[in-house]
Amino acid sequence: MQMGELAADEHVKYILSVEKRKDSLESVVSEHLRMNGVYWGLTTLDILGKLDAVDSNEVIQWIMKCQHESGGFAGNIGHDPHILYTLSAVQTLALFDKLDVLDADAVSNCIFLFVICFYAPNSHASLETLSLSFFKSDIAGLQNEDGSFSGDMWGEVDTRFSYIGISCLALLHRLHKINVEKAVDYIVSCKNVDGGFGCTPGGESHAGQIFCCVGALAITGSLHHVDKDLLGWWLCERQVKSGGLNGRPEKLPDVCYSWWVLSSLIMIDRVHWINKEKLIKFILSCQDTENGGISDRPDDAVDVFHTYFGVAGLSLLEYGGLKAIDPAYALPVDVVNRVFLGKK
Ligand SMILES: COc1ccc(S(=O)(=O)N2Cc3cc(C#N)ccc3N(Cc3cncn3C)C[C@H]2Cc2ccccc2)cc1
Ligand SMILES: [Zn+2]
Repeated sequence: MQMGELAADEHVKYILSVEKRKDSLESVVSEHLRMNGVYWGLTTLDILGKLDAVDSNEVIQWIMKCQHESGGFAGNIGHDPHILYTLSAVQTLALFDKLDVLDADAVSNCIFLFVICFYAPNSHASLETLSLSFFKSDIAGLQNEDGSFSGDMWGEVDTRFSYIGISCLALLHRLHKINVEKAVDYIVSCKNVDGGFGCTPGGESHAGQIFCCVGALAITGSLHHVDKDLLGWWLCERQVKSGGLNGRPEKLPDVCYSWWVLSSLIMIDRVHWINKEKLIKFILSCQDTENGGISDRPDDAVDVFHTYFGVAGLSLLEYGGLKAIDPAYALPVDVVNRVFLGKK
């Protein structure tokens, strides 16, 4: 296998082996993250054209066992539901064209439960209590005053939850349940003078938060709020000598920023401001061409997360033989078309 090409077959074998391995440290580390790991692994397989290598019914049955009575999904069977795992579950079901197994209202209702944590973050109200109070309240009235979303996992408002909530509701055709204008206003309130976005108003610009804010603005048709030249400049400055992208000035490059930075550049039509060939070479240099998998940097340990964001980054860079991926939904374009256009 040449260093200069994608070891696609090895990466497929690696993903399938992680799915099957139960006792390794990695699967223990990712036990509570398993719902995310399933989304990262299966989307990688789909981009490589090998989603049929897994038993879809087995995966779907496992996903539904992770659904909580509140409607949200947990990271694994018996764990607590969180908005992050709910998005991964919805995205994975979309891969298999199985969103119809969901009660979309129950799932989208649960997303608002994380909104009310912001009202009483120290209430220690269990999700069950919140869900009871929720069903007595008007859904639209539950969104935070400032339009923001909050997450039980972090207990505070964060633009990550704006993206997770908006993308999940959009995939469920339930965006009309929230005050989109207020949600957009909150995201715009997190825009910095450097054109970037942070976790909260005044928070430092970071590539991960920029992806979440630009993605949420793209989904809601609100990209006119972005100063594309100013943000494009901050983003293209993330490319370092090696061709890799970092998340903030002076930081080391990392393959997962090939997604956070690149998808943002594509959404604001400034991707031509970076050297695509050098970035492709950087991602390919982070592969384990022997055993499969991609790491954050050359010669580091591979993992499912960086394998996904490396392959997804190559897809955004139009590397040959890969399915196109949607930069805002982080799902293959044919999957997004099927969800929104009903196209088979
Ligand atoms: C190995 O130490 C870790 C550290 C943190 C985490 S985590 O909090 O669950 N998480 C997901 C994640 C999964 C894997 C894998 N397999 C590896 C890393 C990684 N990071 C850490 C990371 C990636 N690039 C640099 N850094 C430091 C991101 C983080 C946050 C995140 C969650 C969901 C979606 C996007 C981002 C997991 C493992
Ligand atoms: Zn990383």
